[in-house]
Amino acid sequence: MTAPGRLADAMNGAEASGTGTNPAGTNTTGTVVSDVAVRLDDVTRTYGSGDGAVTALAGVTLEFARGTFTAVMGPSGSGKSTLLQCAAGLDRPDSGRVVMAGTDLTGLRETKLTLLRRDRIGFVFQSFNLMPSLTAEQNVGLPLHLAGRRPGKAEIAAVLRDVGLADRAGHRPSRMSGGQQQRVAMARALVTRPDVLFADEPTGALDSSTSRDVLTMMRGLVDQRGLTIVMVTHDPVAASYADRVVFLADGRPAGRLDRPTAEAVAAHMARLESAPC
Ligand SMILES: Nc1ncnc2c1ncn2[C@@H]1O[C@H](COP(=O)(O)OP(=O)(O)OP(=O)(O)O)[C@@H](O)[C@H]1O
Repeated sequence: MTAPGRLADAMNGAEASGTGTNPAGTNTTGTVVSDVAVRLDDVTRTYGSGDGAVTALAGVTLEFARGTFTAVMGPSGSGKSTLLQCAAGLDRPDSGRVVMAGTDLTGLRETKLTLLRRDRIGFVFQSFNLMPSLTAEQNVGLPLHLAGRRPGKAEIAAVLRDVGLADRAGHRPSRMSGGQQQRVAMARALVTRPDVLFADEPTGALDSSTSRDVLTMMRGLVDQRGLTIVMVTHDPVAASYADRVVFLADGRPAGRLDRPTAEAVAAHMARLESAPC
């Protein structure tokens, strides 16, 4: 494979070597020493067993730096959603480790993992999954209610302001556009002030102009608020809003682009999609 201009093959080097004996983000005593928000260390995940087994992740080592925006791309079935779910503690790898801010998620019992997901991880999907009978403000307050807290008006107003919806607090989803509903979903994911926002195809259901607005907002959350975002997308234009793109093919790292342009992302994707299996 010929590397395009800024394709960094670091993923085939140290960063994706799979050695993982002293992962970045921890020292030998396990203390956090770097700015790594999430690290995957030789992660494997297989669905099913026997002849029907599908290896979705086949030994992925990757790290996501704090305060950065990463897009994850790859052909259909390459393992992107599985990667996101394992990184967010929604799914457990069969082997390898997922370390978030010094905490090894793979070693956590279910109760602790649930608390960590609730307090430190935000997740948004292509479908907005809002409660139709609740206003924007009430939808955003839900995670705080679930955590046994009474949401403060100012707290909710601040996060709605962060996503550009200060004037829609009292609106129900049916009175909002798709882009506005996705912003509410993001505000709901951000209200607990998570370390990382994981987004699986967040603009997949939006038209291109609305997508651009949402992506610009996400970019602003990284640049102005220091949020860490990891986003799966099929769209090279969406990926170009990220600081870097990591590519997967057949459950393995398949290259990386820093400061991506939509054209370079599309060209790399075309190479992956035409590569023999
Ligand atoms: N729950 C499951 N049971 C069985 N196989 C699964 C399951 N989830 C995913 N897979 C398989 O694992 C592989 C990776 O799936 P995954 O959804 O992570 O890929 P993806 O890159 O996100 O795909 P797409 O771009 O089509 O959404 C695929 O072959 C898929 O069919």
